[in-house]
Amino acid sequence: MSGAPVLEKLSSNRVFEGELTKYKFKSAALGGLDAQFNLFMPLNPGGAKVPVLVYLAGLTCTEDNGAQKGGFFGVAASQNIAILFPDTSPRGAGVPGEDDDWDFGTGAGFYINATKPEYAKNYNMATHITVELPKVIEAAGIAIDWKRQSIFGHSMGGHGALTLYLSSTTKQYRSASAFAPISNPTKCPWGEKAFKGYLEGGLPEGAKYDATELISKATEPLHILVDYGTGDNFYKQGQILPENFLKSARDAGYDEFQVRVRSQEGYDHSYYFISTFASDHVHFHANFLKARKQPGI
Ligand SMILES: N[C@@H](CCC(=O)N[C@@H](CS)C(=O)NCC(=O)O)C(=O)O
Repeated sequence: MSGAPVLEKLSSNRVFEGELTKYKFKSAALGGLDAQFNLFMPLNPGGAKVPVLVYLAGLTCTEDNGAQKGGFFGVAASQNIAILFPDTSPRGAGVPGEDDDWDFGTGAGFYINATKPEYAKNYNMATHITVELPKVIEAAGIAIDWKRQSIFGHSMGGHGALTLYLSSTTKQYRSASAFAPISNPTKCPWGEKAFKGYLEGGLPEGAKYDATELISKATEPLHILVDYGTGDNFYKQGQILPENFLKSARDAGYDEFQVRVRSQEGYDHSYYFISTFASDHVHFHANFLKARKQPGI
C-alpha cells in the first residue's frame, strides 16, 4: 500500500498524436476535497518517460480552459512532452464568501498556501501543484520523468508559474514562461485582494509570492519568457505590470537571454493571444526539457 489516493478517470480524448485524460482524486493538500486535472500524454511510441510542462490557468478558469483553447497539443506531441493542467482553486471548501467574487476564492486560488485560518485547510494550491500532483500521478504509474519539469501559465497562472519557478529551492522547474502574468501582485488590485484575503500577514507576507520581488533577490541562472499584449485591458488597468518585473530582472543582472519580456502589439488578454504564441512557448521549454541534464547546473 503506497497510501497514494486513487485516480479516477473521468474522460479521455485522442488529440493530435496524443491523449488528453481528465482525472479526479481526493486531495489531501486541498483539505480532502475532490480535485480534478487534465493530463496530455504524447503517444510516445518509444515508451520512455517523457518530460512534463505544467500549465496554470487564470482567474475564473478550471483545468479545461488551457486544454480546450490553448492550442498546445500539436506542438507538445511533436516535441514528445506531456502537459499537466491543474485546476485554479479548491472547489466547495465552504468558506463563507468564497463564491462572492470572480477574482477571489473559488477559481482564484493564486497558487499560494493560505495562512488565514479560514482558508488554510483548503487553499493550498502551491503544495497541490508542486508536491501532490507529481506524487499522485507518479504513484499511478504514468510515464512522466518528474526530473524534467517546466511550468507556464496565463494571468494569475503566469504569476503562479513565475513564482513557483523562482521560489523553488529544489530547482523543481527547468524553465518558466507566462502569457500576461500578474507580475507584481503586491502592487496591483488583484494581488492585493488575494494576499490580504488569504494571508495572515497580508501584503508583507505576499512578497514571497511576488515575481518582481523574488527576481530582485535571485542569483541562479534563469530561463524565463514572458509575452503580453498591448491591447490587453487588464494590462492597461495596471493588473499585469510586466515593466516592473523586467526592470527588477535587469537590475538583478539578468539579460535578455535569461529573462525575455516581449510586448506583442495589439493582442488582448484572451486565449486568441495565448494560442498565437503557444508554439513559441512550448518550443522555448523543449530546449530545456529535452536535455538529459539541467543546463547551467
Ligand atoms: N470574468 C472576468 C474575466 C476573467 C478573465 O478574463 N479571465 C481570464 C483569466 S484572467 C480567462 O482566462 N478567462 C477564461 C477564458 O477566457 O477561457 C470578466 O468578466 O471581466
